[in-house]
Amino acid sequence: MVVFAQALLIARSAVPRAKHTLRAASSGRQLCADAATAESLAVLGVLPMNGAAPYVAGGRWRSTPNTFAVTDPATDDVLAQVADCGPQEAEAAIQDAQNAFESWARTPARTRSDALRAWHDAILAHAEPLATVATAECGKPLAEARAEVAYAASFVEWFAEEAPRVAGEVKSNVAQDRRLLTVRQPVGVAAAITPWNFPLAMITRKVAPAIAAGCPVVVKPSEYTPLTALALARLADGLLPPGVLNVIPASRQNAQPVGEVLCDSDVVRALSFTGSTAVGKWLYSRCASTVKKLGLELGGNAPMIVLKSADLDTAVRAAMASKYRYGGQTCVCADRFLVHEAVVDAFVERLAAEASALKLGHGLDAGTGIGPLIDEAATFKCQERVKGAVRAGGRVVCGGNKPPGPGSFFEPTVVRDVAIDSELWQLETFGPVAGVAAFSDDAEAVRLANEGPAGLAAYVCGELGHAWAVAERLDFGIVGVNEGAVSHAAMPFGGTKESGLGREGGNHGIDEYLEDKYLCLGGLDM
Ligand SMILES: NC(=O)c1ccc[n+]([C@@H]2O[C@H](COP(=O)([O-])OP(=O)(O)OC[C@H]3O[C@@H](n4cnc5c(N)ncnc54)[C@H](O)[C@@H]3O)[C@@H](O)[C@H]2O)c1
Ligand SMILES: O=CCCC(=O)O
Repeated sequence: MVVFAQALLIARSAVPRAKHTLRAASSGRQLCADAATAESLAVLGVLPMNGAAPYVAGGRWRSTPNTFAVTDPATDDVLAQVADCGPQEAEAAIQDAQNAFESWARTPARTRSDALRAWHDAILAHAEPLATVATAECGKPLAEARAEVAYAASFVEWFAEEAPRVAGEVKSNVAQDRRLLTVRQPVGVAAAITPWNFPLAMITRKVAPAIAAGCPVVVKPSEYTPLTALALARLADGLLPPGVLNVIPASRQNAQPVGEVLCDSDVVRALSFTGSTAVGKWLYSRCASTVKKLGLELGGNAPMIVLKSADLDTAVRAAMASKYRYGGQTCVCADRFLVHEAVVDAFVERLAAEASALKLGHGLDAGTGIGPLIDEAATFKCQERVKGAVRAGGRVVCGGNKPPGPGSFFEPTVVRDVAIDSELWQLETFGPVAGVAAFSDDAEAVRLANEGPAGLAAYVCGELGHAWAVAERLDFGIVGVNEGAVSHAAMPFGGTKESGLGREGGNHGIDEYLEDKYLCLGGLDM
């Protein structure tokens, strides 16, 4: 640990942030993190083992012969080399989790709750380094990363509180000579496959309810954000028994082989996935052979309807909060803006003014409103979607381009008069591009909003009674009414149609990790 921290301090360059470099012993590649990131990695104990960050299984931190690189999407610098877990490590981690299962399942709920509460406190006590590492890996502005730490911790707190409240039911008088009741028991080992866009919260939203329910977990984090995942696990060191939380980072090449092991294992009884719809569908079919419980949180393509009765200050605030959070790289971000023809000009003008005022930059730089997208492919996708929309008659009101220089940046963009059959309208863009189309009556807006396979989030802005009536007709799992920031640990998160299966958070988030066992007590002499 100390060696790495010292090595990071050897070389510095003044611009743009002080860079600390070292050569990874495992690969010989030069690693380069800015000072704040290097210090945060050191504070969090996510330090190289033989020059690469380790993985954790069975309570032991281990290295692998193979490693993969994690880059800063704003600078393209390699931040670290990380253990690249394959099928063998996945099998072993499942076994470690299984070894922990019996004891953790029998541990009193209050003890599980206390352990989660201690983890929650440790996360908050390390909020700043966690936020810094998350920003370095995924590029979101530091203020958003700080908010994500609080959001991630809120799931741990919520499920610490839920653990002792798990209760079965008793039917006391439905049969003469019998009593009927249920107990709720942990399903067994759980697996979680998580994305890069919320590298903390997408892990805690799965892991906290699993651990609360009594299920040890194997987490396969995104290849873009393994350091944040490992930091979370480090903070749980000593708080959870060995094998209860296992984190196996893997490169993109190993994602599918590891996924196959997790799906095919009959020890893994629940699999929870957040990510793209394409991968979700593949996991759904792959899990058929073991008929395990499956939670899928998949892609969105959220509509925002701005009614004629909308207050435009409220609507623009909601649009900014939803569309441009993390540069549009959230599954619930508004993509398709349906705006009443009477207010569309004013709405577009104000939205474009606010969007173009957002400063592009490194997430760790003060004043940054939008960081980089996750990679070059993401910027290319945005560029192609904008070009396609323009070919079909759309007009770019602001942005529309990748700025010159390093990093996968894309300008905050508003395109109006977007054709309904364009890709910008039909497909989730996952970038800072707002597509706007006008409508003339509410029924048409509802029909267009409900079209297509996505059913995660939708938004409606308007006078409350008016907006409510529209909200009830929207076929989505989550609807924001005059509000663009909808996520909360206390409420169920999930989608209809191809946006997924099941709900995370809220009163039912723990259900994914529990089985209801019916016990029939016979032979009563009543
Ligand atoms: N509904 C939600 O709650 C939610 C939240 C965040 C992101 N998302 C969606 O996720 C997508 C973006 O995230 P992403 O690019 O990380 O998605 P992705 O599907 O490419 O990757 C998600 C995770 O799956 C892993 N993976 C990829 N291929 C796999 C395979 N064949 N087998 C097993 N694992 C595999 C990746 O390594 C990563 O850990 C968007 O579509 C977004 O809407 C949804
Ligand atoms: O990107 C998806 C998750 C977003 C959220 O939980 O607010």
